[in-house]
Amino acid sequence: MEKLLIEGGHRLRGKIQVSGAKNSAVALIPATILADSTVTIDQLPDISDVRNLCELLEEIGGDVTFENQVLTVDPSKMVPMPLPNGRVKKLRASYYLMGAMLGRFKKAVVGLPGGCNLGPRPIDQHIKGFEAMGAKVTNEQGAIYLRAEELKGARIYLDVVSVGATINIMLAAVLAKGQTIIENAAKEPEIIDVATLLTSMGAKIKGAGTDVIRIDGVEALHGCRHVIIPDRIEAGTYMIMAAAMGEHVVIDNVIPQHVESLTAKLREMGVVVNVYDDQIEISREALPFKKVDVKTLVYPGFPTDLQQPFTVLLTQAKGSSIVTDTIYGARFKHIDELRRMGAEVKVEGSSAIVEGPTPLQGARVKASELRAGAALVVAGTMATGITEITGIEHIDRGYSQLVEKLSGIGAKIWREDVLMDDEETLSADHLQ
Ligand SMILES: CC(=O)N[C@H]1[C@@H](OP(=O)(O)OP(=O)(O)OC[C@H]2O[C@@H](n3ccc(=O)[nH]c3=O)[C@H](O)[C@@H]2O)O[C@H](CO)[C@@H](O)[C@@H]1O
Ligand SMILES: C=C(OP(=O)(O)O)C(=O)O
Repeated sequence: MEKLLIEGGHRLRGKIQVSGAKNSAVALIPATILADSTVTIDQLPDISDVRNLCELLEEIGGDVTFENQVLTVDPSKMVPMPLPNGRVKKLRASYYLMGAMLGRFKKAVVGLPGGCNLGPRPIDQHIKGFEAMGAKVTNEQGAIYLRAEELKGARIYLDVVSVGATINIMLAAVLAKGQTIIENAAKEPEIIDVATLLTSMGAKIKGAGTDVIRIDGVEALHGCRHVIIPDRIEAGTYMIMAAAMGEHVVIDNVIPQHVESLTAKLREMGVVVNVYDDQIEISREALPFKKVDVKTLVYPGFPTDLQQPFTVLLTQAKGSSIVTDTIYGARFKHIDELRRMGAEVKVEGSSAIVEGPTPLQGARVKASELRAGAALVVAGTMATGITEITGIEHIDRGYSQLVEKLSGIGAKIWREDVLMDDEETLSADHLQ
C-alpha cells in the first residue's frame, strides 16, 4: 500500500492534460458486452476502475487488451458467468454489468456494487426499469439475480434523476423488442457519450442529453471504434487547484461547456478564467477570494463530484460560504480531515459552512473516498509543510497519473510505501 506526500505552498504553472472521463469509461466498457465483434475505445484513463472492469470482462470470457489508453474488447465468446463477489465490490459502476448482461444474455448475477461511500446509494430505479422491461429481479445474499424470457420495450419514468439508472436502462433496452422510453432521464454528458458508442454499434437512440430518451431495440449490435470524452471532474479538480495555487495554468483537453457551472463560480470568487476551444487557462488573482454559496444539482448544475475539492478553495474566501449537497446530503467525510489541517468548517444537515480566509497546515490525513481524497490533494498543495494522505486507493479509482501530472505543473508530490508505523500513528492521531 502507498501514501501520497505533498509539500505545499509551491505555485503551479504550465499545461496539465485531462484524461478520458471515468464516469463514461465505466459505462462504455460494460457496453462492449452488447456487441458481436471487436469494440475499440480510445483515450481511456488508466485508473483502477477501468482495470477492474477489464478484469471483469475477462472473467466472463472477453478477449481484452488495454495498452496506451486504447482498449479493445472482443466480446464474441463471452458467457453469462455469475459475478456475485470479488471485483464487482471494488467499484460502483459494476452495476452496469447488470444492464449489459441482461441485454445480451437475458440473464445475469451481479453482486451489489461498491464505490464511494456517500451515504445510502440505492439502485431501486435501475431495478424498476429492468422489471418494466419484463425481467424478474431478486436480491439473494447481496447479489442481484436478473432473468427475462424476453426483454420488451417499456415506458419508464424515473422517480429520481439518476445517471446510473438512465445508462443501465439504455444498456438493457438497445437489444430489447420494441421501443423503450426513459422519462425524467439524467442529462449528464457521460450519458450522451454512452449513447454515441451504442449508436456506432448500431443501436437506435434518440434524445440522449435531454430528459426523454427513446430507444428502438435492434436485433444485433456490431463492433466499432469510439473516442471517449474528457473527464469534466478531473478537469474541474485541476481548475480548482489552479485557482488556489496557479500563476498561469492551462488545463488541456476539456470541453468548456461541461464545466460551465464551476467556471461561473470561480469567476464569482474573483478567479480569472479564460476559455478556449478545448483548453481553459486559470490565474489566481490577489487573495482572499470573494465568498460564494454553492448548491450541487444534476447536470448542468454544479456537480456533487466537485463539491468536496471546491469546499477546500472556499477556506481562502473572505467570510462564510455555504456549500449544500442536494444529491448526497452526507458527502462531507473530508471535513474532519480538513479541520486537522486548520480549516474552519462546520456541517449542518446537508450543508457545510466554511469560514475564511484560514491558512492550512500540512497534516496526516486519510482519504475515505475518491473526491474526499481529491479534496485533500487540493488542500495539500495549498498548505504549509508536508501533507501525508493515506487511503489513496480511493484516489486511484479516478485520477490517472496524478503524481506525474501535478509534478509537471510544479507541485511537489510523491508516493511512498505505507509503513506499519504510519497506520498506528494515523489511528492514534484520529483518536485525538
Ligand atoms: C459511476 C458514476 O457515474 N458515478 C456518478 C453517478 O453515480 P450514480 O449513478 O450512482 O448516481 P445517481 O445519479 O444514480 O444518484 C443520484 C441520486 O439518486 C439517488 N438514487 C439513484 C438511483 C436509484 O436507483 N435510486 C436513488 O434513489 C441517489 O441516492 C442519489 O441521491 O452520478 C453521481 C451523481 O452525479 C456521481 O456522484 C457519481 O460520480
Ligand atoms: C462518486 C463517484 O464515483 P462512483 O460513483 O464510481 O463511486 C465519483 O466519481 O465522485
